[in-house]
Amino acid sequence: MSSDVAVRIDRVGKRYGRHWALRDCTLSLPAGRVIALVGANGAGKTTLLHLAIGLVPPTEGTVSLLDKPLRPGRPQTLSQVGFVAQDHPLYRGFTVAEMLRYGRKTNARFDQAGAERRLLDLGIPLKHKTGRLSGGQQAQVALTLALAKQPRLLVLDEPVASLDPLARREFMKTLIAAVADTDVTVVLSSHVVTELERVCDHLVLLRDGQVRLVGDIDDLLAGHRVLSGPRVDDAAFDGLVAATHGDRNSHLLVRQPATAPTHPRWEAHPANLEELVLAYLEGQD
Ligand SMILES: Nc1ncnc2c1ncn2[C@@H]1O[C@H](COP(=O)(O)OP(=O)(O)OP(=O)(O)O)[C@@H](O)[C@H]1O
Repeated sequence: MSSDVAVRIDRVGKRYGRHWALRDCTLSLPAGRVIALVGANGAGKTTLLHLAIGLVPPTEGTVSLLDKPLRPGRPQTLSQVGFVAQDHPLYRGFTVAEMLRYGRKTNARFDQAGAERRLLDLGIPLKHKTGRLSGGQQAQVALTLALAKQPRLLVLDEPVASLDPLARREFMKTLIAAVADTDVTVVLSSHVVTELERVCDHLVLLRDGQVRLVGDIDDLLAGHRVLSGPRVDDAAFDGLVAATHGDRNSHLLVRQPATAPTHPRWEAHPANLEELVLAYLEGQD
């Protein structure tokens, strides 16, 4: 029986030289979900993704992937993982058809027909060299190759960072269509929170190499409020996550139930994902 956890990360730290890229990280990535991994530049997102699929070993702690403790070189587990790296590396001298052939040779369960159909739908010619494709098309080819492996876990490291808004939307549309009604677990790191909101149902937020917020997005949104009212420079109370101030007004993002001082001119409204993420990226706790 497969477990309800795709990746279990237990007290993991990763150090490069004297610098800890990730520290004291304990986290379960639930199976069958679409998980957003967010954090500022250098927060540790790529490091966490690489650790989760065994591309780099942890300095301390343990990782288990699809119910198996991760040790370097476990091909039977990695064959169940699709990975799209940040810069969509493809063999630029290869045609798209040659990339597919290579994928088929190196993966037993490679869905060649499905990959060809997807590329045809996207209008990406198989005979073109990948190095001549637009950035958006290269991202689509990289995603198609990863999906063709029919992975149980699909990991995408900032797949849309270098794409224009239209190409971003197309990429996300392909992704949503491909994973709808499947039980594949998807982990997607991105800076573009608006794109994540449509696709993801679970959130992991990193700040300074540590997990600061994790949970189902609906629960996290229900557990927070934004309070808006006259400017207060010295807001400090239990449950305050972050405060932003205009000339005359302040907006406070608070955890529920908050012990915020009541004020007749304060209004509470539900937080959206962008407000939540920004507050925790800025916050001190
Ligand atoms: N191979 C490496 N050698 C040395 N330091 C590294 C290495 N990889 C990452 N780091 C450092 O670890 C920290 C986390 O890096 P990481 O790439 O995981 O962050 P990130 O959240 O993915 O950043 P970005 O959004 O900019 O891609 C950074 O300070 C980075 O400089």
